[in-house]
Amino acid sequence: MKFTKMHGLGNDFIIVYQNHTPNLEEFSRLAVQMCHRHTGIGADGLVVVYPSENADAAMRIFNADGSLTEQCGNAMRCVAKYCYERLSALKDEFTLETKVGLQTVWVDGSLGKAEKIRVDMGEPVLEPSRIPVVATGRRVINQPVEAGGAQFYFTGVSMGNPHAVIEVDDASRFPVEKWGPILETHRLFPNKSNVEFVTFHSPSEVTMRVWERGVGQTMACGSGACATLVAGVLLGKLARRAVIHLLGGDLEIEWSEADNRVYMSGPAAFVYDGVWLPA
Ligand SMILES: N[C@@H](CCC[C@H](N)C(=O)O)C(=O)O
Repeated sequence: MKFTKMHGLGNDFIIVYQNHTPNLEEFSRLAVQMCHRHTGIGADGLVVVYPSENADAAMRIFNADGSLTEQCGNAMRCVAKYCYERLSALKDEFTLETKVGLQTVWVDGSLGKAEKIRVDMGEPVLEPSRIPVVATGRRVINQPVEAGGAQFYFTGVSMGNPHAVIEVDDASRFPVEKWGPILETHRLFPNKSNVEFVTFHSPSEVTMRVWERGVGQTMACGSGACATLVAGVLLGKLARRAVIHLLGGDLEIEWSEADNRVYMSGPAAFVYDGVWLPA
């Protein structure tokens, strides 16, 4: 099986192209094997790209633990670059069919290379039952959560996938590996949660580290950056457009007042092509 290794700000993926609809159970098993950092290729996720009847291409994303996720911003940018440069799409605007519906991407390219990719990440979902978060009320803003003998305050946002955004004193030094797994699987999050630890610097700048559901700590999370911007606006700490500093680099995120949709802009990169030999 041919594959391509790509990354979006260090959030790395194995991309496989199939000319037919994939068997999701088979890809879930493959994700565990291929993403393993010691006995496989090593990646945060496996992405299968295939033809779509309603869009320029379809894609499904599996976390390294084999779970199928609804949304992945960094994988969207990688697939956009892959389609633009490898599937001869070479259009500067096209649509991708994902688990959460059709998403539009715009490619800023030169000499046939996609340099910057903007993705319509959709409207944020804030109702607790739709994130999902166990909570009463219309929204979950700065709600307490007790975990491992400590108390945190989180804002719940779904970007298609669930996020809990927690403000901390210094995200760059925060022990993500300690608290991430405890919060990911907390009983308040029935589908588990991605957890973002953030420090706001100004209305247009924030540092974010992330513990991803089904993966662990990663160098970047596109949907997490979108959730952080939305949480920052709801908390009165961010303007509707900000730069999110991640371990792997920066993303520009905008929550449009005009259409309530969140737009993410950033890079994607090829690493290498290979062939997977099944055991
Ligand atoms: N890295 C991603 C999100 C991947 C999915 C996530 N782990 C989940 O299970 O929801 C991104 O860039 O958005």
